[in-house]
Amino acid sequence: MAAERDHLAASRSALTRMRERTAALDSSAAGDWVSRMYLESAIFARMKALADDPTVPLFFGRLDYDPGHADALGERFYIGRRHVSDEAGEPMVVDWRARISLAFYRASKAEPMGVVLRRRFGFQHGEMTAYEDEALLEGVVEDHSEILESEIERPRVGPMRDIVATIQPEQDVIVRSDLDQSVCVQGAPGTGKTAVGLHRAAFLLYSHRDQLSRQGVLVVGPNASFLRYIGDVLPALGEIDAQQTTIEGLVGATLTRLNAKYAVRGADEPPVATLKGDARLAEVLHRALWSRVQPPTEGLLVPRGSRRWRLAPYEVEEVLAALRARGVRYGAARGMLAQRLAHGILVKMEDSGDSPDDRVQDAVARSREVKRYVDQLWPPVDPARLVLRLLGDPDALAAAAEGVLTAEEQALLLWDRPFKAPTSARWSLADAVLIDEVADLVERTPSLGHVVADEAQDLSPMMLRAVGRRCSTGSTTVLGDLAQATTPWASRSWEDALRHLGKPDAHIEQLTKGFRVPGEVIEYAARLLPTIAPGLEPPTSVRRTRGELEVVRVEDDELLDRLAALVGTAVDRVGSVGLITPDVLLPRVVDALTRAGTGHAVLGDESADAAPVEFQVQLDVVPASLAKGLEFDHVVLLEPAALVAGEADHVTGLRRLYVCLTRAVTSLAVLHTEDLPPELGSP
Ligand SMILES: Nc1ncnc2c1ncn2[C@@H]1O[C@H](COP(=O)(O)OP(=O)(O)OP(=O)(O)O)[C@@H](O)[C@H]1O
Repeated sequence: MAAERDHLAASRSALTRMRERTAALDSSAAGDWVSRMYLESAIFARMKALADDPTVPLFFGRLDYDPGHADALGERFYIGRRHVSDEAGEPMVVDWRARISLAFYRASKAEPMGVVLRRRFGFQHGEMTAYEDEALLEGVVEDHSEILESEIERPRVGPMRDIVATIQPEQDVIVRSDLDQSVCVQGAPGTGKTAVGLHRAAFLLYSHRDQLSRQGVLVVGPNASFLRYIGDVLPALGEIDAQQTTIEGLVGATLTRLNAKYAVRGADEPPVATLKGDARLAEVLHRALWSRVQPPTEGLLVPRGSRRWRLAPYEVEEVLAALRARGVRYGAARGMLAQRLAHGILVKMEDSGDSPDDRVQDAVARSREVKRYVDQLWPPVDPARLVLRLLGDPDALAAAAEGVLTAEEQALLLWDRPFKAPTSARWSLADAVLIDEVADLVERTPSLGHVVADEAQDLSPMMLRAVGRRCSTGSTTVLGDLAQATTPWASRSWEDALRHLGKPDAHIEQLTKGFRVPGEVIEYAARLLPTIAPGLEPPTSVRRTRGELEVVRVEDDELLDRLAALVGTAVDRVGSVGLITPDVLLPRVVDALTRAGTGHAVLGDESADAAPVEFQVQLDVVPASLAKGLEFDHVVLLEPAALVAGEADHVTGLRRLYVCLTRAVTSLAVLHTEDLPPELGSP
């Protein structure tokens, strides 16, 4: 232990020296201003990457390789969150993502991967307190690791943490799958899907640093509170370049790019939103856009000097057909049309004995006549205006939707009162997704290198297409649980979802070991599975504790007092507390807590969400609609019946209930006055 502590201290000093060396770099050595700025920002980024957080141990594992091992002859490696080398450049700690670290996660009795010894270190408050050894070549592999167990059992406080020290083999396979592979992970609550997705992003950023820092990596999550909850994981792993956003953020940015005044301000009724999310809308939009290209009614006439040159309608028709056949975007083809027409005129000139050069073609292409003609035949399109017209004009919609949508469906899509301009329209999220689709038909959406889509079961086919566009030439990690689908437009199968994403060949992996929810609680929640997701396997728990489950029925007039009492007991314990309430009851709950003087933050309330960690209170009041993806040591869940009734239909209500029942790490108390949904059975 003393030797290992020494190595830890020496690694820490080595890291300090690495930082000092970086700080001493002199940017004035750069030849010009641009190089100096570039160098300064590189030094700044490197300093940030070398920052040392004394509460986070520099390494958590050690591998001793067999003297006969080809890659690492008898070498010893310490595995940590980042690479540290001594002054001679010898590694003191290797990054967990390096190839040589693979065996730490994967080596087994059956396949020791040349590892003689695997050692795991235990830490408390940054101090090394324990280690565990496995002698793999001798076939000594521990079934049970105290260090892993204490990591899994630790109380959850504050935002989500990384799991680099304890990534499990089946998770590691997903984390380290190659950049060109798209992967879809189906897993029950708490099986580590989010953790795995974030670690995969970190792994890819490490192994394809150049490519991905150019192309970008994006994480799409369900809402802003969730993004704040997971927001520290990648930076803690040294990755600050990945963007994190929601689907609203993604398509909202498209709206703003088109016009700063376009914004999502409205909402649709569920049946309307569901229809707007249907993949058939893609066909309707495609038709609506391309119907804007008009066949010429008259030819093109271009005066030049004393002569006038003419392209006949049939000749223009040929140019249009050739452009359509090229399969390029609407906007790109429009850009080419002027040149093609000018070329046609040029050929005419040549035929009549002239010898015009390229400059003449350019001049013709830029002439007023050609511009006006192009605008008529192939008009510029504002994607928002096009959608405005479809949703406001029955004839326009009928023309584009004929044979694709029924008359009833078309009627459902139309606004009751059409908006006059896209700036004043009350666009809904689903509308913004449609506009995003058209924007891509007009001009290709740039693809990022990799996109992680979390809680992807909740995305509509059109939303999946929007995400898919962002990784059309890259790859994706799709994470979700069909049993936790709570939107009316949610996916029913991963095959369908992947098709809409444009990644039909993605691997579908399943995670089944639950790291969050203890046995007693997960079994209670799993009673809902036969109704909400009949095909899915029931989740299991690897937690040592069975957990605590309490279901309490009270009279109406006692509800708030009992609630205050339950919450009071929970906040006296170690760990975070989440009070999950049906959205409709939120004001009453907040009021009761305020009157009782119980400190709390309300999730979804911007100011509370934004509070720095040290000011965050232990108790979060969570509207059921925002509970997805979060976890708390102690959960108090209020009035399941109202929670179920708050959703569009009973099954969706039960799925929401399933989400809320599976947030607890230690204890779950269910408090109700109304009958529980019969699917839960008796306590
Ligand atoms: N290998 C692991 N070692 C330690 N903790 C883990 C491991 N895998 C997951 N966890 C922990 O389990 C908890 C649940 O993980 P996560 O939130 O990623 O699950 P999820 O599958 O996304 O859940 P949900 O479906 O409810 O969103 C987290 O606290 C996470 O840190």
